[in-house]
Amino acid sequence: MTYRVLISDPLSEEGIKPLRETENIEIVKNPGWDETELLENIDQFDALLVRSQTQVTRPLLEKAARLKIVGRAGVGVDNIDLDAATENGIIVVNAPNGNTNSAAEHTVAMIMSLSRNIPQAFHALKQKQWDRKRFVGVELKQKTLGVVGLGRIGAEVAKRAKGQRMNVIAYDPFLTDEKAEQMGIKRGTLEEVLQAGDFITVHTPLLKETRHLINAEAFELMKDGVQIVNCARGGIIDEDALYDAIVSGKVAGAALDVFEQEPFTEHKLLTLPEVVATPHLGASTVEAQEIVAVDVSHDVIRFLEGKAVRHPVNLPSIPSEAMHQIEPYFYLAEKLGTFIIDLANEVISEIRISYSGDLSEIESGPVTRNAVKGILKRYLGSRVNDVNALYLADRKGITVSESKRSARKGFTNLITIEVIGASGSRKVSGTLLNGLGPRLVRVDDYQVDATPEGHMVVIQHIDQPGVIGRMGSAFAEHNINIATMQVDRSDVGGNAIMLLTIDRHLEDKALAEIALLDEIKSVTAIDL
Ligand SMILES: NC(=O)c1ccc[n+]([C@@H]2O[C@H](COP(=O)([O-])OP(=O)(O)OC[C@H]3O[C@@H](n4cnc5c(N)ncnc54)[C@H](O)[C@@H]3O)[C@@H](O)[C@H]2O)c1
Ligand SMILES: O=C(O)CC[C@@H](O)C(=O)O
Repeated sequence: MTYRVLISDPLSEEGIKPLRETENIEIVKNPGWDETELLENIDQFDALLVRSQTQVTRPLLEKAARLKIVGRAGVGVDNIDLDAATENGIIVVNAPNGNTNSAAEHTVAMIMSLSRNIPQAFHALKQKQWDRKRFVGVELKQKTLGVVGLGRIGAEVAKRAKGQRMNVIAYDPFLTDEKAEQMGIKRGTLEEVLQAGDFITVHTPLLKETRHLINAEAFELMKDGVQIVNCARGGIIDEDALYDAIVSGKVAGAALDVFEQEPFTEHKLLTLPEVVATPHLGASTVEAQEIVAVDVSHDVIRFLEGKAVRHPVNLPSIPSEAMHQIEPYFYLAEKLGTFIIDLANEVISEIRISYSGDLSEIESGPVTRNAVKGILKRYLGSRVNDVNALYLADRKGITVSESKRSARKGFTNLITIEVIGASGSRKVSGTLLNGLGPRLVRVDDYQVDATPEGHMVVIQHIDQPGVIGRMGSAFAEHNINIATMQVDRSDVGGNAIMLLTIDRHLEDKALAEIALLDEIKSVTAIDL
């Protein structure tokens, strides 16, 4: 199969080489489509690669019937509707590390532009004004840098500020005293950082909680003459409040690389001489663009090859070692899910998944998602995958729970899926046997041993002489070959089960005739 990949923002050509060198991938790069054309064409693509310009909206994602993955060549994903991606079973990956250094260096450049009035002085010189008094600056040494958000970039900026012999105080909900001490910086509350900073730089994501984090009240807390830098996301700083703070003299200078609305060319902030601005250049270096493009290209390739991705955004990120441990269970879990929903053959309200043995000690989330995918695809078809399985179950009012217990005896690893419907509970268990692969080992309370694949038939019957013989003859009359048969009973003469694998699908007519045989209680055909 050829996968079609749309690249709708400028990505490094060197960086997308892994895609170019992958045989079954066809690339459409920067076709220059506007929003309408993108909407018209998106359903032709399996993968979409963007930076920060393309808005990956809900309407676009809902139109993208073929899209499986969105790759963000960078950190911020605020231009992607993550909920819509998840609901439509589209995984989003990003490249969180590739442009950290570039963004940190750009931030430092912006701090120094402010401290020495470099852009303004250059602009004046270009106007043939040799003016050395107007552009007297300040040293960074011994000044305090307030950092709001000490993640990858914030930490790199803090390190560089220390190199300039600045004092650094940072606020980050996840910053510990130990980490602050280790970095030689001070940990403070947001208020303390805003009060202490001679320069304040923000490095948080743009979230509901961080939108307008730096607002008029925040400016009130700051020192007179403070200088502000935003190389993170427009919107973290309230631009109108910043304008007022500069005009009032509270803020002596502001250096902005990102803006609430981009492109940003008309805002009144640009009319102020105290403002330095760049058009979202923090990641715009040859090196950063190559790294992020390579990283996101590799993740797209991994995903299209059915492998785990390294940087999922709308799925929990699992370390590759742990993923290596659990991937072999995905197939088993999905097959058990499909088996049990066909066996139950009714609307269900609850899915209970239990893990025992080795499985009780590993990250089971992705396995659960594959089991739920196996169940739901009977209702919803191929639009269900492990990205949207839990969302779709929730939307159908089906609760999903997990339990774990170490197994002192029996199977070294066992997955049991129980579904609850109006007529009660049905359950199935499976395991992975070394060298033998997935095995179905329990149906309800009966012990069996079969490979969960192909055309299977579950027959509930009364444990009586002749039932099995009649069953065999009935299948023979319909020219259906029985490949494997497992039998178990609750007790002598009591309830019993046959689990068959047959060579072709059991048509309804044959099923109905077999179900009428003496001692037969139910016949269920399950095609895996
Ligand atoms: N200008 C650019 O071109 C450019 C380039 C790269 C990244 N960015 C942006 O920079 C920002 C930071 O990127 P990063 O890679 O460092 O991300 P990161 O996830 O490594 O760090 C973000 C930090 O913000 C912290 N945080 C979250 N909410 C907070 C709050 N209310 N107050 C204080 N801290 C809070 C988090 O705990 C985390 O440590 C992102 O918005 C990213 O999109 C911009
Ligand atoms: O792609 C870019 O140029 C910007 C990326 C940057 O804002 C990010 O969040 O990684």
